[in-house]
Amino acid sequence: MKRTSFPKQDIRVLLLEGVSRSAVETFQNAGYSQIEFHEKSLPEDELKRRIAEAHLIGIRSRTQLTADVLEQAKRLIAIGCFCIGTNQVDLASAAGHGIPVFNAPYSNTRSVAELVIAEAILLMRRIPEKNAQCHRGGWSKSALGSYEVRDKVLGIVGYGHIGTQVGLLAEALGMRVIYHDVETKLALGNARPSASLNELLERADIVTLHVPETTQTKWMIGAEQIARMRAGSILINASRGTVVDIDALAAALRSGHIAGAAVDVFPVEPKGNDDAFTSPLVGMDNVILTPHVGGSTLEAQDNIGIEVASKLVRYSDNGSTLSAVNFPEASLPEHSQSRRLLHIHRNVPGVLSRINDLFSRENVNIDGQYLQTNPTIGYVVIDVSMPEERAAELKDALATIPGTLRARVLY
Ligand SMILES: NC(=O)c1ccc[n+]([C@@H]2O[C@H](COP(=O)([O-])OP(=O)(O)OC[C@H]3O[C@@H](n4cnc5c(N)ncnc54)[C@H](O)[C@@H]3O)[C@@H](O)[C@H]2O)c1
Ligand SMILES: O=C(O)[C@H](O)COP(=O)(O)O
Repeated sequence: MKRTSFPKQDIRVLLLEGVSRSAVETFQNAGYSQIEFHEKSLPEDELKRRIAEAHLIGIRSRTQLTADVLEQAKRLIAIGCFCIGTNQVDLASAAGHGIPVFNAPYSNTRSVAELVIAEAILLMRRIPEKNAQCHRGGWSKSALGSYEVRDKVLGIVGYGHIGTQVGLLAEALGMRVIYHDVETKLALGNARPSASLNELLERADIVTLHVPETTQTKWMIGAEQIARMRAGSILINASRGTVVDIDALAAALRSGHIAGAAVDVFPVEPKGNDDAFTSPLVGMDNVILTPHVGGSTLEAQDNIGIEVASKLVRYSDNGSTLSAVNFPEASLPEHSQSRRLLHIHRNVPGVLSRINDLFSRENVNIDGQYLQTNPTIGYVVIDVSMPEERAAELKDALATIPGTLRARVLY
């Protein structure tokens, strides 16, 4: 096995929020042995203490890696979000510390889509209310308010990976699909784009939300948007809790304007399974409440564990940043004969020429050099043939170049 400048047995991996055991196995199979595993997220004070010691961290949607927390992460080389969303990480701050962030952009897509379709059918049949009545000893055998989903209009807000999967499954059930997205998207099947969000809200029998959490999507569905929805329509939110004004939704459910809802994500969620859940929607029979489990199937979690852990291992072993969400993406070859130096810098003029000047002054031949940039970060990987001590000297010299965020000898 290739030697790393920092022995693998010293690399500390901190895994939070009960990420799949497949992640642990992936690290172990790659030769990593210092793996600390926690079932829950950590309180901020403890998170700061633990992250200060960690080289790699794995989280899900609950752990907030703010600029303040990242300030403590002096040894951290990469972050893995074992989920799709990365809004819980201050991506700019991570990049500013030279830390790439990886996620699993598709591994739980299908799980969310299946849940949404199931909820659409159950809500159109008023099953949540009937289920609750039966549990209380009631019996209300009636077709009133119950409909097939066939031929109904499904409005998808955010026609990305999940939105398109939901659309395809819905069409297989005979639904008519319309969507709204800020980007121009290829319409799959017979789906049709809506002229605007308002038009979608006014036409759809069921509205389902699949946007990321951004400043534009925060509270995008409030009282005004809900009022535009058809009387007796249904709202499903399995995106992020901040997308919907939950008090406005509760009021519309109470008034009967919205006939039913399914909500998987909340503006404030419990830290772990032992903490209490509260919401204005609690106690409403026409609402399906789920504890942020849209992506929580064993298949999805298993795949996510392997996918994200593999990305962290690849970066740690080889320097590859392919599919990083906040970093220039470099897919790097193996170089068995060379040493590999990494230089992460602010993308300002003159850094690459200073790096090359340094190698030229030191009379060092470069076996391979890879440069990738994004608007803020430059990432240079340099393969050279030389003894370990010499590589360490060059790394120290690289670190003095103005604009440097981080310089490392990878192996
Ligand atoms: N409930 C869960 O367990 C669960 C699981 C997975 C993902 N999610 C959430 O679902 C979100 C969507 O996932 P995805 O994989 O489909 O993401 P994606 O990036 O593939 O798709 C998001 C789509 O939303 C669009 N969009 C962005 N801003 C918009 C706006 N203001 N108005 C309309 N459209 C907008 C984008 O252009 C994109 O097409 C994730 O960001 C995550 O927050 C939740
Ligand atoms: O972003 C995601 O993939 C979902 O919100 C799931 O997050 P989780 O891993 O915390 O369940």
